[in-house]
Amino acid sequence: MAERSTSPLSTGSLHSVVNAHAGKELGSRTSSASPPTSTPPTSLGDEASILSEAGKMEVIETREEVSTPHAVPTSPAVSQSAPEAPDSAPRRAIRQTRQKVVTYNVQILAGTSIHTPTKYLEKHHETVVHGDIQEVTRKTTPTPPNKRVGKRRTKSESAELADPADQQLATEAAQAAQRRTSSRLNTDLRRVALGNSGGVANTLSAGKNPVQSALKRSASDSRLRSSFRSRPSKFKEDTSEDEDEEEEEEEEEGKEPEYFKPKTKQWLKQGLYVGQERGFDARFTEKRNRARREARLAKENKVLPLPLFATEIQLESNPRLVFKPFKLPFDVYNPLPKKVKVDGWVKLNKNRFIGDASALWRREKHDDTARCFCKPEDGCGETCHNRIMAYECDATNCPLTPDQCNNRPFAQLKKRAKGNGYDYGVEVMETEGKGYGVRAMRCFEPHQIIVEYAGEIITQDECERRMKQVYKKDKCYYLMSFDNKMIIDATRGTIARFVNHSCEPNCEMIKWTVGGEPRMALFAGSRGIMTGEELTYDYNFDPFSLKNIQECRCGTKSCRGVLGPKPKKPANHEERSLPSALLAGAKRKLQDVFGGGRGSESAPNSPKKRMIGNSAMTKARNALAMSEAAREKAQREAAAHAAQIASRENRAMLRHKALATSKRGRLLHKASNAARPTVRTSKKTVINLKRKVTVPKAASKPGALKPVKNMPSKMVRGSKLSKGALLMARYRSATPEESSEDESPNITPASLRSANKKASGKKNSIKPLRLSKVGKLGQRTFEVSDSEEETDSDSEEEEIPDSEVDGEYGSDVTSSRFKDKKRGSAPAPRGIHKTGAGVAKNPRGRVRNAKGRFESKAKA
Ligand SMILES: C[S@@+](CC[C@H](N)C(=O)[O-])C[C@H]1O[C@@H](n2cnc3c(N)ncnc32)[C@H](O)[C@@H]1O
Repeated sequence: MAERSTSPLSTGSLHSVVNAHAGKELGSRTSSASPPTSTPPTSLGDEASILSEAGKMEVIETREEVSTPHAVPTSPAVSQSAPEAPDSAPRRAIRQTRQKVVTYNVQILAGTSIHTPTKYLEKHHETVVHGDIQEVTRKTTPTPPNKRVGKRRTKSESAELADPADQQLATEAAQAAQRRTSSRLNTDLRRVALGNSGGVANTLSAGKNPVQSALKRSASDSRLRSSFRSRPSKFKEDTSEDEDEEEEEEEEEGKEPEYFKPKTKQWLKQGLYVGQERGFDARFTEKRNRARREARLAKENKVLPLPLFATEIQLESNPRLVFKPFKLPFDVYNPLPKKVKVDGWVKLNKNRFIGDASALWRREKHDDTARCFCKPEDGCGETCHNRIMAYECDATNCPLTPDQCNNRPFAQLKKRAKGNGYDYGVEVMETEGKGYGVRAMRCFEPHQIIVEYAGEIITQDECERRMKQVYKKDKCYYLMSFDNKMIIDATRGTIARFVNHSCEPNCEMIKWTVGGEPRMALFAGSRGIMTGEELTYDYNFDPFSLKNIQECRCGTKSCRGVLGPKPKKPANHEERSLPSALLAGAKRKLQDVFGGGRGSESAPNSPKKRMIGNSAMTKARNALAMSEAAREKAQREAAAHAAQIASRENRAMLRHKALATSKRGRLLHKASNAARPTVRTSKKTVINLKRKVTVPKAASKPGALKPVKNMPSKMVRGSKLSKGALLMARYRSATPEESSEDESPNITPASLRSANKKASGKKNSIKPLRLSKVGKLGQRTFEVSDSEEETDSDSEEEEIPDSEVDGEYGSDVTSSRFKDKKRGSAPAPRGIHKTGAGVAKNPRGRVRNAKGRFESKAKA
């Protein structure tokens, strides 16, 4: 029977001394495979070494007691079983050497010895020490000079060799060791080994994986360690962490630490919505959102929470669950496709001034320091002077504390970069046709900082040199003009260099001044960003030369086709629509008022200027001013237009009114039952022409107009009515002939005029179009009124002689006038009358009779 002495912490089985014990219990033990309580060899190396040692072993010490996980192998039985070494020094020496051995067969521990690919085992074999146990012991562990194990062994050997029973035992032990090859045995070994390796019960209760713990402790070999590191790419966090770890690794190389430290587990708290704040609502201003956020705790509507927060509320409502927030591990729940690794990308986390750039910056730096005077309740919101000027607040230029101030985006970014991958929030992806791109791994609020565009800051000369010499064969450029005379070359730079162009971008690249230094960063656009979205901004690309022009593959509706500069607004003012010119003017004025406009020192297209133009406050003011100006203008335009139309229509109406007294007119009017005409003058301006006709019921006067009710539609449809005619078709004469006579003398405007002159001195007038408000903005109703009470309200209206518009004249006068009147001057619609005495249709060979009617010459 062979047993190995064990220690709960011992992983150094290589140094296990296998002793034969000739105790009285020996007889009761079988020589078969080791009992379940025995401590097995815990590595292939152990087995191998046992086997290799088996034939040579002369002294075998057998312990009576088998150690338990918590037992320290200092049982009295052991000391009893070694009478040859009464002093405890040799035993202590053995324990110490055991503890120093760290190589372990992790595959067996992990229960994968059977299924482990041979390749791995072979690889692992290289890390396991083989051969003579003593040799190995000597090689791997420096034996303390005062602990002379070899000597002691020799001593015991000489003692044991003399005993044939011991020899027999040794032989049996060797045989037993040879038989230990079954998988069952391995399982047992594993269990015991795990039990020994640090208290399984404790580990489990702490929520740790025992196998992992065992692996951690045993994986001291550098090769094994490196395999661990390279394996789980999901463990990788953000860049800063990676770098820290690299540094740690370097340190480790030097001092060879005992255990491998795995990376910290990352947790995803909110799934796809990570980064969204509960109190945030994109429709509101930042200030209002902040206020809502603060008020949220005090007063919250829990009846219908967003699905996203329903769980949170449930958890909160159950006091037992309050301290158990809902979490998912990052590497279990990663909603995005695999992130890619970019070869040859030299990362820089900060800007680095190259060559003369630094001096140039200092020289060029004007006295452009900004300062804000915000109060805590403002929180450096949209009205903060620093913010408007794209300066980051800090202790030197802002009276608020960091907690109170909301204008420290770069500080916020720095803080976020220390968190896990989701906090950092961006990663490289592969795109279709555009090479690499960057996508969001979390949500970003509108105008929230996303990532800094950092790299090497170079002068223009240096840029030209690099373009000609270094990047002449490149297809991708990472150069960004960011100050008058400086360029950021992010060929070595942050992840922002991979952000692609889009003609309808969701982000903006904006230059800020932070601590007196210029810095560029990508900010979310006004829509905000959702998890998984590709980040883009408008490059406003300057291709330098024609051969550098590239096709744009952004795939948006408004794609410009090439990576080129933004199209300029039409220079010719005449080409621009009036409202757009007006808006541009208003914008310019506001920019002048708030600075950064035409008179500002910054370059015309500098991001700073763009930022000012885009700042929320400016936007709001611009929008307000623009909308007001546009509204006023639209109103003026509409009024003018309407007046014009009304004037035209009024005149036409008056002309036709006269005609309407004719027979044809009456016929036409009978056929007219059309709806009230509506003239659209502009998108938002509707002019309703309405004729108010006052017709005395008792005695309708000749020439007075009244709406026609039963005009057959086919007459209108089938005939070629002019617009004016169509309008006029609604009116018919209210002459007495209407009922009694079918035919009436032709009345022309001229005849009306002259008739009117002779009429009584009564001054009648058909009022021209009257402007009246209808209520809706931009919509006016224009009424044509005949009533005397109504006054002429449109001064622009062309003055119409009273005589023309008089609708109340006597039929006798009219008829008499017509008799004298020259025919053929009425602008009546032609070709619409089948019968009657139309001027144009005056049939040849017909003459008027005394009543003014046509009849054949013969008849006359
Ligand atoms: C700053 S890099 C962006 C990262 C780049 N896609 C990469 O793989 O490294 C700019 C280059 O990306 C490519 N690119 C960016 N946006 C593009 C787009 N909308 N269409 C086509 N190519 C684009 C162009 O080749 C451009 O020169």
